[in-house]
Amino acid sequence: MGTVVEASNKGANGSIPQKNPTVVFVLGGPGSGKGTQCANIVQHFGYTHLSAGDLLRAEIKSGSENGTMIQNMIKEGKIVPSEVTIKLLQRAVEEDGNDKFLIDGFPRNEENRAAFENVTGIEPAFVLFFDCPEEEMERRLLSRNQGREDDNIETIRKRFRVFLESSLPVINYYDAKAKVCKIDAARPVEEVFETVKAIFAPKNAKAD
Ligand SMILES: Nc1ncnc2c1ncn2[C@@H]1O[C@H](COP(=O)(O)OP(=O)(O)OP(=O)(O)O)[C@@H](O)[C@H]1O
Ligand SMILES: Nc1ccn([C@H]2C[C@H](O)[C@@H](COP(=O)(O)O)O2)c(=O)n1
Ligand SMILES: [Mg+2]
Repeated sequence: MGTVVEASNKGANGSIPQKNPTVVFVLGGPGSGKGTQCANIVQHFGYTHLSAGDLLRAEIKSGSENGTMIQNMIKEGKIVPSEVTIKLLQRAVEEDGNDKFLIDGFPRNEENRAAFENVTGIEPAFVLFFDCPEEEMERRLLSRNQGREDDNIETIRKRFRVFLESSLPVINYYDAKAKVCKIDAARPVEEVFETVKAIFAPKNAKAD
């Protein structure tokens, strides 16, 4: 990504990272199915999946100096400062040889969006928005069983509020630029993926 590529020239695996990778932002409320659908897109269309939430959780586990701050913010359902998340995303892009990325759960607020654009100069090719009613998302999160500290009813309600107040405006921003593909995510996984496939297939030479 932009400046980082010039500074390091080579990715960690020895490949030369793309200066302008294709980026698709994957957005939607907590539990709308972003991660589930990204896994399918990776299989079918050869993207690399980068989940901002997963990168932040890995940072906590790594014992980094930001770990405690990140952990507290996630427990409260709050958004971690952009500078931290963008550094993690940049590093992940650099370390990967691919030229196309699904960035899941980012940008989560206006600060994320503007900072990413300023730092990387990258505009998303398009934005997937998994649209799902809160009751369904709540049901999914409460039965996810992955041991996530934020999958409890108190934090889930905070995450829903942050989504409505801070993340939806970002989706509206891209919608005004005609970049949003809105998908009804309240259907079975396979049905949702049929819609996703119809979006990616014409854009992607590797489609099957
Ligand atoms: N279409 C679907 N129908 C029913 N369950 C689903 C569907 N999609 C995902 N799930 C389940 O719902 C839970 C949440 O899905 P997933 O982790 O993909 O959501 P997410 O949008 O990435 O959530 P978060 O924002 O919390 O990371 C998982 O247990 C997943 O198996
Ligand atoms: N851009 C982001 C993405 C995620 N976070 C924090 C706050 C979220 O509640 C948490 C979990 O994210 P998820 O796995 O649900 O996408 O991670 C953030 O601060 N900034
Ligand atoms: Mg997820």
